[in-house]
Amino acid sequence: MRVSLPAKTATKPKAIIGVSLKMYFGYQRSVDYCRDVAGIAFAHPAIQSGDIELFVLPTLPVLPEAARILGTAGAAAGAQDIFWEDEGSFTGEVGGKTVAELGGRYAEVGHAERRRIFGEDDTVIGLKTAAAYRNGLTPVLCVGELHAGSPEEAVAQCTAEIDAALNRAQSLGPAGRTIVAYEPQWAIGAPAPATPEYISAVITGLDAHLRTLPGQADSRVIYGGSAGPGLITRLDSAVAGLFLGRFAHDPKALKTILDETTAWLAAAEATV
Ligand SMILES: O=C[C@H](O)COP(=O)(O)O
Repeated sequence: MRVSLPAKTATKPKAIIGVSLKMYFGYQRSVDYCRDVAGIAFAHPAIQSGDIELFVLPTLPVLPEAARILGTAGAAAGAQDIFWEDEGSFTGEVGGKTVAELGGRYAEVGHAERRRIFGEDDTVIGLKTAAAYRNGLTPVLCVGELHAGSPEEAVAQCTAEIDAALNRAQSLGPAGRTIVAYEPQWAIGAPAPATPEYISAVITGLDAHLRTLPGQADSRVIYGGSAGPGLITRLDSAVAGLFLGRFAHDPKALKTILDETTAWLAAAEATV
């Protein structure tokens, strides 16, 4: 049966919901997950209107299939990491050029696990951010403090990480839209996220900083770190959305989050 997608508007998304599957699922389970998510996205008015931008970052071998499945439903896929060069003598690495060829639209860079386990520093993350821009991929630039402290301390740490990545990237070529994923490292893999007050305070600071940077007018900040159903409706409108991990492994939970995001957007519009 041939189906027609509802026409998408050209408006900017009002919220962003991303999911990283990390290395939790194998090939078939990842494909099945993307099929379930595509079914939800296809039927979801806020995805079809373009109000919510939805992407999934599966384990890399799944990317071409994920891009195809999600792309037919108004969502998209991307990579959890890219190398900083596009091609050459770099055994085992995958460049942004290949990710784009495979249908990827996003490249996550600088996740806390890449920083901690693989020793990636601000220089590497800046180079990878540049590689994302160069290949037409939207970088999902992860930043976040190691230990819980005050929101002011978190803002200082994260703005330094944002500046280091973007300054390095912009020294190498034109920048583009960036999705900053604010993920306090202490809240990743935890039983619960940071408090809504803490998240809202830090992201308000990061968003204000992003507004001062050249070429970042369309860039937004989303929250990750044990995020799941019940969180977004408690966040300030400076937060642009969520970067989900374990608590979106059940597609039904993701649908709940999309419904909550729709209600959250409507409530924000009603107060304007
Ligand atoms: O990439 C996603 C984040 O690291 C969050 O993961 P988590 O929600 O499982 O803590």
